[in-house]
Amino acid sequence: MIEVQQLRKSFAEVEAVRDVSFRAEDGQITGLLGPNGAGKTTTLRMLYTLMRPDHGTIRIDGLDAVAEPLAARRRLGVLPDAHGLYKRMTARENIDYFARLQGLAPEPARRRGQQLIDELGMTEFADRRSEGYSQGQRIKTAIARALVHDPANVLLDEPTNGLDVMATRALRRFVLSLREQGRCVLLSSHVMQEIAAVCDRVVVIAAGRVIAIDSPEGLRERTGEASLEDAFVRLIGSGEGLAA
Ligand SMILES: Nc1ncnc2c1ncn2[C@@H]1O[C@H](COP(=O)(O)OP(=O)(O)OP(=O)(O)O)[C@@H](O)[C@H]1O
Repeated sequence: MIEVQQLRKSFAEVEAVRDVSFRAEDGQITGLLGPNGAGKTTTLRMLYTLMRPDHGTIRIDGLDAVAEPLAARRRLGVLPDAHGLYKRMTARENIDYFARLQGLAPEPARRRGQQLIDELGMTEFADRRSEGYSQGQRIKTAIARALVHDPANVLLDEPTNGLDVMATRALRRFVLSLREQGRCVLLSSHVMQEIAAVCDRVVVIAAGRVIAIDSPEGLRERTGEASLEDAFVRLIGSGEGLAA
């Protein structure tokens, strides 16, 4: 479970995150939805301890992520916004390398790598060097790498960015399977369909502030709009920065 209270972060004069509080439960998919520049990536970076908040608290399964970043990180699987792979390694080697970094012994690392390669449908390319991978193949490898230590909490920053329809659908099924396994999944997107397709709860964020937290249906009802897209535009007061 992830609990965030009154997060704030500025870069010089840019107030990227002004006031963000929410809770993401286990066995649920929580969406962080907001237009470009809303502060989603900055929020996630603070959650996975890459950045220190100027103010506020972050608890990962009750652990204070600011005071105990290493312990918090062990409970997190992260697909960051830039998912660099080691180009000279195959997908299997990339996954195995991360497994070893996470402290898995060789045989469990190998088994876990094979399991993720099967679950994510990576067999066809898993033993090719990752240089030249398609966007979909890169994302799958990065997700496998993020999940290698079987984390209870999973953060996905714009996971379907650049994926085609088939790859998007496969990824959605995979994200739903993470929920079935009881994990806490937090995913960010500026694409409403993405959020509507998988999320149980939506945290709407604009200009660094949370402006609504509800289920997709709740947001539609609350704004009296038929589609989540219209509800979103009504909530943030503009359609700027959104993608359909
Ligand atoms: N390292 C940084 N230095 C300076 N400004 C930054 C930095 N990181 C983010 N910002 C600024 O903070 C604001 C929020 O950015 P952030 O990347 O968190 O938004 P986002 O919601 O993830 O947007 P997008 O959907 O475009 O990825 C933007 O104005 C951005 O330019």
